[in-house]
Amino acid sequence: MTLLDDGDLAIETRGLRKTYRSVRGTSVGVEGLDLRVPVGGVHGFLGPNGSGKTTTIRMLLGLIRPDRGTAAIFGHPVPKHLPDVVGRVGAIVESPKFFPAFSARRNLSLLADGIGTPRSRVDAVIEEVGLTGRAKDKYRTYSLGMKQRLAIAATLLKDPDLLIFDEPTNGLDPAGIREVRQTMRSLADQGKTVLVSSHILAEVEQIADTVSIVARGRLVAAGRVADLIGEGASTRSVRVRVAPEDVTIATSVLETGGLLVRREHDALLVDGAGDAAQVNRTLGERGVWVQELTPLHADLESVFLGLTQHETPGGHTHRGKRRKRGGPPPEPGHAAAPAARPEPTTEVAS
Ligand SMILES: Nc1ncnc2c1ncn2[C@@H]1O[C@H](COP(=O)(O)OP(=O)(O)OP(=O)(O)O)[C@@H](O)[C@H]1O
Repeated sequence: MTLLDDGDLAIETRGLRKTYRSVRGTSVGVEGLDLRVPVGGVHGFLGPNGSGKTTTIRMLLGLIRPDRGTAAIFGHPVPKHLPDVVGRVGAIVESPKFFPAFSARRNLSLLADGIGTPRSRVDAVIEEVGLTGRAKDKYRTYSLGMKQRLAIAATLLKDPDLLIFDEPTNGLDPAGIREVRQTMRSLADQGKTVLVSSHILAEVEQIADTVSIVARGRLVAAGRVADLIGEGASTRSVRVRVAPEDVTIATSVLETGGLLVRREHDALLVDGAGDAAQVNRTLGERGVWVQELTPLHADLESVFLGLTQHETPGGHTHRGKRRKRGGPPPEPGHAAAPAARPEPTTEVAS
């Protein structure tokens, strides 16, 4: 697993820990989290519900205090030196409030006045989020995606270098998700750093340059998306179909050849194969003829599911495939071999 250790960091946390105490006892929000977000690009902060993403973001923004550990934004320790860096940070943690009867332009003008930003900036940020054509319409006439883009525009008023969005596509329809996603990507393309948290991998996978995956308040993997998927490619799986009467012998032949074989309905899933040809050859040499052979490409969702699916609170499992291999969860920063994903699944239930 490639850890993000090169270059400047927009965000760095070390051993960050936060517990919540209530009458029902103590619950752990974040447990020794080491997070490294490089400067520039979209960084996906991924994990199932309750894995500590919001808690981490709230600590970074000085909204709650960690019990232990350190955090820094652009090298400034926070919360102690947050005032030194807060002008470079824009965040949406909860849905901001806008006046329903006012236009985007009027709402943002009021906000600009409040934070001492020149009103001349308002049209620029409206343009940046693609709302120019609707800037004079009342806020209440906007779609959810437009409302969220206006929220993003509000964070841009002070032209921050770092944008932190906590589940920004929650509750949006597919069109709204696409709009917000494109807006985040274009901000990163302008040189900003975007940290976006999500429990829905598919929303982030397409636009993220790098990701950190958390489970139960801990980092379980981090790296460039291409590297995470690339590592999966070396351990890809192959789906094999043989005649029903050959299933037992095929399983035995492949296992003897050192491959991991699982039944999937009427097919066999073979893990650890270098390529499909190896599987074909191994079976053919023993006189077992393959009816179908499909290489299954690892993707980020497979990595994500493999790392987090035993980690959701309350013993819930994710929709999608179960983790295929036994053994202990991976060490922080080291991805387990991803399971292959034959069909798309998008949302990680919790
Ligand atoms: N104010 C609070 N009081 C008590 N426990 C809390 C509080 N806030 C969060 N927690 C607990 O801390 C853990 C982490 O929650 P957090 O909201 O940070 O996770 P998350 O990854 O952001 O989840 P989600 O995707 O649902 O927002 C959960 O077990 C949650 O129940």
